[in-house]
Amino acid sequence: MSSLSCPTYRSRTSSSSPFLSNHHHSSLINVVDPRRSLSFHYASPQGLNLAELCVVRSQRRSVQSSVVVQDGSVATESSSSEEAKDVGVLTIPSLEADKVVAESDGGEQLSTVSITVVGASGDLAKKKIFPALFALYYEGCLPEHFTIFGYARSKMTDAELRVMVSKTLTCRIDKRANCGEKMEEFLKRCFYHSGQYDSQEHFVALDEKLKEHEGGRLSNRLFYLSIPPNIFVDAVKCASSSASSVNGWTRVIVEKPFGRDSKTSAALTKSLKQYLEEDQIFRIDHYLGKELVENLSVLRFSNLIFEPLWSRQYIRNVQFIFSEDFGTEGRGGYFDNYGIIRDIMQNHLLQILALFAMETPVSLDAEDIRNEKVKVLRSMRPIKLEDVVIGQYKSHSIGGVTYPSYTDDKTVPKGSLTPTFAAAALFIDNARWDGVPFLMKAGKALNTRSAEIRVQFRHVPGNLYNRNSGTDRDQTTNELVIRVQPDEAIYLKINNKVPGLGMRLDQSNLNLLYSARYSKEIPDAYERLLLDAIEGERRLFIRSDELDAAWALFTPLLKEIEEKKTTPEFYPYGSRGPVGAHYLAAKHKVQWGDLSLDQ
Ligand SMILES: NC(=O)C1=CN([C@@H]2O[C@H](COP(=O)(O)OP(=O)(O)OC[C@H]3O[C@@H](n4cnc5c(N)ncnc54)[C@H](OP(=O)(O)O)[C@@H]3O)[C@@H](O)[C@H]2O)C=CC1
Ligand SMILES: O=C1O[C@H](COP(=O)(O)O)[C@@H](O)[C@H](O)[C@H]1O
Repeated sequence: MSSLSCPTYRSRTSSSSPFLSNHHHSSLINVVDPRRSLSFHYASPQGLNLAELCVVRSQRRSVQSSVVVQDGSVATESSSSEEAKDVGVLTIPSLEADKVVAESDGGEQLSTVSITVVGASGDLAKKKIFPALFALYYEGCLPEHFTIFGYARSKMTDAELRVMVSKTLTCRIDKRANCGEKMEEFLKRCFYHSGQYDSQEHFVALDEKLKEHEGGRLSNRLFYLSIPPNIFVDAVKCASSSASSVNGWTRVIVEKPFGRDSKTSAALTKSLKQYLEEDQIFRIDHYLGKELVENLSVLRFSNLIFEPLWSRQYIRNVQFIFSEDFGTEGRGGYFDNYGIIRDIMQNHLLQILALFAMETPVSLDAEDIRNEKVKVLRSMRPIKLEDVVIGQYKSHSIGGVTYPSYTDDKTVPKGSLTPTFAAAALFIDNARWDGVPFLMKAGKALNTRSAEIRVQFRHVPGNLYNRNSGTDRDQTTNELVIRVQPDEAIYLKINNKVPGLGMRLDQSNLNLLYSARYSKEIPDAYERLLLDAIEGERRLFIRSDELDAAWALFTPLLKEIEEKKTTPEFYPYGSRGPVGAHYLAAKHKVQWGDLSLDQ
């Protein structure tokens, strides 16, 4: 294991950790002082690597139960946060605590995690899942005993899978030492099994192979469904009936799309729940795993200067903006059935909105946070078609290069009306946010690739400096920008005096640019989310009632757009999108922050 190995697992393998000490035999795992390790983290801000991420996540997890291994058998003991703080017990989420073996001392020898990537031959598996698993391995975040299986219909040997996977692995975290060696070690833990997604027999064969690798240890199994949605249920049925763990936990990560509307989403949930408990289902929204989205709550709830301002009293509007500078390119078949509202707004942007607008949760526990998010979603006003603008990109030539229109994509039906761009005004009808427009904008084939949250504050009443700062009040109001990607940053636009003898005002940025502040690269969202799923941390996954509330909000709108066959406004590939988006913003007395000259 790396010297920077994840404390969560390091606690299970080493007694040299500064934070942990293990009792022999009785094997209660003690955290010497959780608060000390937290302050250690903050005292050393240069690193944001996974190892440190793991320090914090193992400390912040709420305390619900402890696990004791006595003479090889497992027992769970409940403890409150306070008790745990006193005795310093390392904690494991309660829901599945009875299925987890504490891995102190020899405990690690007793358990193993098998990760099966279902749809291993596909785009997402190659692009994101295997590289994320490797990064976790490199950082020492995977348990000592783990096996990775690729599962798909394509015929492949273990060696061929390894070649396929090796082409996608990079040592993305700096130029790290021993990367080649680590890759070889990692690839040796990767295997492949070819099978149909609806064949019990093929999953039984997978189960046998998994057992061979688990070598009689207590087995925990994670299935990542990286397959098209029409085969989710078949695969879950087979995995749960023929390949789930008999003595450890079994969890399934489900990729979006979770249905196309309220009805299909509810049907999917119902089908999944025939084979799995809700706490075994990890619905992934990779935007929740992005560093700056995770930081949203920290920013708000740990800084006194923000929380008091976080309401209709001081905030004029909030904008959630997603843009990509490329079109559907190869994913048109999938995209045409969904469109940008389902692809980006109903999930990624709405999830960020819920995190942004929720009330303070009782604790950082998954259920407490998700309870607050659901409340926000359920307080939202149904979206009206007149508060929405849709667009579709058309062919455009820039510098002698001709870029295709959406319908030039061979996988897109001719004359498709599917929106590749949408802007919408949403409202939360609760005391905190009454009347504040929450604007969303998402588009493909635009002029830039970025994702950001913009908070525009109200004008200063009776502004003393009106005469010194020009007449455009919008130019002088404070704006907080959380740039999720690229070049992660948080900056606050403030007014200051231009130095000199005169009195002229200027707007400047107080800027936390991550690349300048932190030397380590930020982990990919999939790394964080995979690690959470392995650890049973559900905070960043979508609960079924959140999903229902999200669909309830968008389904009537989507139905109306489709029934009325609303024609999208065409915009040139590489442009800033349809002008209709400006009229929509203006209707709500808003200017898009990403379009201002000094953005
Ligand atoms: N790619 C991406 O960037 C993103 C993907 N997702 C979601 O992740 C999941 C996987 O995406 P992605 O990897 O792009 O998907 P792919 O289309 O690449 O499919 C993954 C694998 O599933 C199998 N498969 C494909 N079509 C069928 C079919 N009709 N019937 C049975 N098996 C099929 C293929 O494996 P084989 O033929 O070997 O069985 C394929 O390699 C999807 O749910 C997608 O919506 C979510 C966000 C982003
Ligand atoms: O879920 C999706 O997200 C990607 C954008 O993800 P990012 O992490 O690269 O910003 C988007 O391209 C895709 O259409 C959508 O399905």
